[in-house]
Amino acid sequence: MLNAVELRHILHQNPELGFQEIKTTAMLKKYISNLAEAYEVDIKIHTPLKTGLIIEYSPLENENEYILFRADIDALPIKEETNAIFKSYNGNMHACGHDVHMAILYGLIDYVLKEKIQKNILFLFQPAEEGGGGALKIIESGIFDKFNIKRAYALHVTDEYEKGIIATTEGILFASAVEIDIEFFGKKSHIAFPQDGINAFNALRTFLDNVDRLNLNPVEPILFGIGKIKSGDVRNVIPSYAKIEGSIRSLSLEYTDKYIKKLEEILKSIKQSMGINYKITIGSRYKEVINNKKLYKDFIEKVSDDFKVIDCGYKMTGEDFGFIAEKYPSLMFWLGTRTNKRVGLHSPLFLPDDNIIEIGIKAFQKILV
Ligand SMILES: CC(=O)N[C@@H](CCC[C@H](N)C(=O)O)C(=O)O
Repeated sequence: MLNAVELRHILHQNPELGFQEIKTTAMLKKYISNLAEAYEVDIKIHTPLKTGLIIEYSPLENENEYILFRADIDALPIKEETNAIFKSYNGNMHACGHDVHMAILYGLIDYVLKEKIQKNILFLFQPAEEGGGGALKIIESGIFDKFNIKRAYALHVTDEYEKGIIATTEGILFASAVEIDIEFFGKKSHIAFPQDGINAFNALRTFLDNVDRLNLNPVEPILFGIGKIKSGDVRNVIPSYAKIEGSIRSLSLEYTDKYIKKLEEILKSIKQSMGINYKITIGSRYKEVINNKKLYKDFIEKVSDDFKVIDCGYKMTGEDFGFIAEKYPSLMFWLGTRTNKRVGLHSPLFLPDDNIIEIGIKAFQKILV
């Protein structure tokens, strides 16, 4: 039987991108089946999608209420720069701590099966949190409709807080996050004869200047973050193509949609004045994560004796757990991992200590008390 730390090392070394978590799914299946066999406990494993899995543990046959715990399982296309002995060499990285989330959930399963906890529980190992909205795909598969899920929980590690601190809030914890690509199509020309071309990069620049000048309500937070810009091929050719890849964060999808309309107005006017064409592509649309009032209160009561708890308010990070929180009363919390200098989530240096796993398992165990 593998312990949670050993599993974390294997998972960390073999990170896979969203909806490609084939090996990850196979490993989780194998090691969780081993636990069930060793403790002689019945579990059912559901695989409604090609990747990810749901472990059904139903010791109470006469009661149909379930608690759901969720961990995300996908990695990011980031080249790891840590010195870990279990470092990834495949060009992807668990730079958002999903290896730790999986190990914590595995550790919780180990505890539940070993102690034969008398509660019906679903453990969801969910694909594609970083993009693609795996949570929504799981919901749409209809698998949850077979169960009477009464409450759902998830955690996310972060080095924003010191190791062992729990940070959460009542209401909105994570922002809504909408992936947006904007492409500009112009016309190439010699760099010395710009009048013969339509400069797509200039259109992009003008667009961003106008976005900065938008007159928005200052009390309604909105963030248009751009992580990638592409334009031009040759030093002395006017670029005919430019692309922005970004993510829009706000406290509600409705507000983000209104903001996108404003972006479209800007694009239309640039099209008219500069003669470019444009295309907007919307990728995943994550709903904001809203913590249930009652679950929040219960959770604080349960963990306060053993953990330092901070009310952190909302963050502009996105999480597709928001879809689960929309369907069931839910509670998500941050688990601090910082021991030294903060490097931040999605950094090639993000590497929480192994012993955060034990702390995370304990936090989840408290929910089951
Ligand atoms: C916790 C965290 O870092 N979540 C990601 C979620 C990604 C959402 C989507 N890919 C987007 O960028 O809109 C985040 O970036 O906040």
